[in-house]
Amino acid sequence: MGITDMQEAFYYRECAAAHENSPLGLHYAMFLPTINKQATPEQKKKWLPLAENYKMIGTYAQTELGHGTFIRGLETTATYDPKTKEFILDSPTLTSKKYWPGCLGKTSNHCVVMAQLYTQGKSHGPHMFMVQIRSMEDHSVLPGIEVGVIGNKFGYGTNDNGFLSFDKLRIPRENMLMRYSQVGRIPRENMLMRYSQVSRIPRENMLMRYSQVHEDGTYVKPQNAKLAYGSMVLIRSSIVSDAARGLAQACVISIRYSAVRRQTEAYPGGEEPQILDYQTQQYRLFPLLASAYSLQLAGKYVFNTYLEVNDQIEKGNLESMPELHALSAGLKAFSTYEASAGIEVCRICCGGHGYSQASGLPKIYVDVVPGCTYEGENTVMMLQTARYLMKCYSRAKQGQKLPGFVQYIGQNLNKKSCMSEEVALGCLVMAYEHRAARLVEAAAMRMQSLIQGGKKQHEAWNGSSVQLFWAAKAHCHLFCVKNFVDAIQAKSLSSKTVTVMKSVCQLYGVHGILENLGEFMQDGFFSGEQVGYLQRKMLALFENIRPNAVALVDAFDYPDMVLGSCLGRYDGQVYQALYDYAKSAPMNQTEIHSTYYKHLKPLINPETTSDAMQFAKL
Ligand SMILES: CCCCCCCCCC/C=C\CCCCCCCC(=O)SCCNC(=O)CCNC(=O)[C@H](O)C(C)(C)COP(=O)(O)OP(=O)(O)OC[C@H]1O[C@@H](n2cnc3c(N)ncnc32)[C@H](O)[C@@H]1OP(=O)(O)O
Ligand SMILES: Cc1cc2nc3c(=O)[nH]c(=O)nc-3n(C[C@H](O)[C@H](O)[C@H](O)COP(=O)(O)OP(=O)(O)OC[C@H]3O[C@@H](n4cnc5c(N)ncnc54)[C@H](O)[C@@H]3O)c2cc1C
Repeated sequence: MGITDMQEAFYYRECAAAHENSPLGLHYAMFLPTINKQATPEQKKKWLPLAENYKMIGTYAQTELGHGTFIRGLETTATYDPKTKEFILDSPTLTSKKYWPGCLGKTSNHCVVMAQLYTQGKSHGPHMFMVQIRSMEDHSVLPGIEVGVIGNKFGYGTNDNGFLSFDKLRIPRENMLMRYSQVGRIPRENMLMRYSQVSRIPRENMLMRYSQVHEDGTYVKPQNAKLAYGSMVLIRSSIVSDAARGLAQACVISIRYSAVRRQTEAYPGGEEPQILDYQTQQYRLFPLLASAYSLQLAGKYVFNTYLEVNDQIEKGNLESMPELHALSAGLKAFSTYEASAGIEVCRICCGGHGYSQASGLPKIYVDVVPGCTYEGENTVMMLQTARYLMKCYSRAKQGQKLPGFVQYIGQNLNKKSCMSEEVALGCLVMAYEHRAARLVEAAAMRMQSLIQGGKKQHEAWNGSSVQLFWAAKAHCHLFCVKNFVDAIQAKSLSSKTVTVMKSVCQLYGVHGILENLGEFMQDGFFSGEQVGYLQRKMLALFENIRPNAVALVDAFDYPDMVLGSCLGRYDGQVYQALYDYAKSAPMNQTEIHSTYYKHLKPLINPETTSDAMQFAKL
């Protein structure tokens, strides 16, 4: 392709083969970025040219049969042998076999493996190792390795997710990715090269970060053990836009189709209206359209934040790591939950044709929904965000100033909504801030009361985790609403565009309140009258958005080739496309299917069935 920017290359591949889930997907999405972010300059110099030119094709092998979420519980071991200056990789138990990594079963010849590092008889936790698993000559599996595919899945059919295990496989010491932690002496030139790369960090950071070691395998601790989790943070920050893309494409298909499809006479003898004119169809689809816009903006924000914070991390400043982790983990969960549920609603809104692969919707769904699981199971990710919110809450209670987006935490909750008939954007943001602040405080109070009642920290955590989940979800929802409002208010859009986009933004906020009314009304923040304002505003916004609905999905500018849908075609020729799709079905290539002779004919015309068939019946 010749495209150097990885995100652009990702978008190009998404256009060239949308939702095909390339067997090289993990090579691009995780293998290359892990070398880029976790390897030393020396290791990058050796591996990157090979990997970028497909002389190494790899994946990211972390999850095991017995562990995916709990990385510190992974069982694969990498034990340092100072005599030979090698690591011995081993899968000591059945549950330690790597299981799920994409492109592992048949495609990859290398992988970066997350294994528990042991040196001098001590465990130092999960670290990454570069491992060759197949011959570069004939792709045969190398000795000491077992690898294969895991079999059929819910979707992802074009990705050979695989299993992998090691039987005391020896790899050179240089194969541990040592940018942030090392075993065995660091060559002087590496120190200088790294110094030149991070020349602006103070000397003491260099010592703290790159202190010398002995060749006997003494371990050098990283500045922060979670630096090894960096590739996951990158992908989580990318998944938000990926989820938004899937939801936007589903909205394009279902709203265009709803403008073409006519069904049921509006009154006796009247013409059949476009189904997009049914208020219930608008109620299901227009908030999803608004959500697609909101998640696209959120995806841009979180990825740009990732790039900025990662820049700081590479200069040795890890200050913003916790905030980036909380933001990327929470938004990854929130966006994939919202997009998966939304794509399914779009499919259902297309009736029977939505259930056909011809609609393009099932393919989008099975491509987006695993995002609720991979790169951090969503509930676990929300609880990681909640962990950060609890820390912010206690800092706020101690009078400390909170960073950027969490300043709403700890605010005075003894107030009422300013909501009026107009439903101002500012009142919407205030409502979401109040809800999130209240749920954060409720979760913190719950934990405090359990601890005061004698529960241990981990018992209080588990005993509060539903409320912690609610608080994290409300935090992410607030982020998306506020980010959308800020974009509308900051954008120098033309007055017509602002008017339309303001309605879309308002609908996102209003619908979110009405769908979670209990959380907004529990403390009397909203009066019943104000809820009435919101309900009337939502219905008015449907009418307001209806004339621009098709233009709003056209604006996503996805070509028919990417949508892969008979229902969402730009030219609206749905029925001809469906008929052509049916005619091209492989089973229609012969008038009578071969199974007729074997299975039907003996039933229908037993007397004329050939002797062989009679014999077959015996
Ligand atoms: C520029 C390049 C562009 C490239 C573009 C590519 C485009 C890609 C598009 C993406 C779309 C589709 C492709 C998808 C392909 C991916 C396929 C799937 C791949 C995988 O699934 S890989 C495996 C993923 N597995 C996981 O995510 C496991 C999840 N589990 C964890 O992360 C951890 O176990 C944990 C749940 C976070 C718990 O970790 P741990 O037990 O170690 O930590 P504690 O809970 O005890 O917390 C301690 C402390 O550490 C903080 N912390 C935890 N994680 C991080 C982190 N990542 N960063 C910073 N800080 C972290 C935590 O907050 C605690 O801090 P505290 O003590 O509270 O101060
Ligand atoms: C399509 C697909 C592609 C994948 N690709 C890769 C890949 O390329 N490389 C790779 O290494 N892995 C990959 N994975 C694996 C993926 O990363 C894991 O499945 C994911 O991290 C979840 O871990 P798990 O399967 O162990 O689920 P579990 O953690 O066992 O989750 C099961 C349930 O337990 C709950 N749970 C677990 N821990 C907690 C907790 N602490 N608190 C509350 N509830 C909890 C979860 O919420 C969930 O409901 C892929 C998975 C899929 C589906």
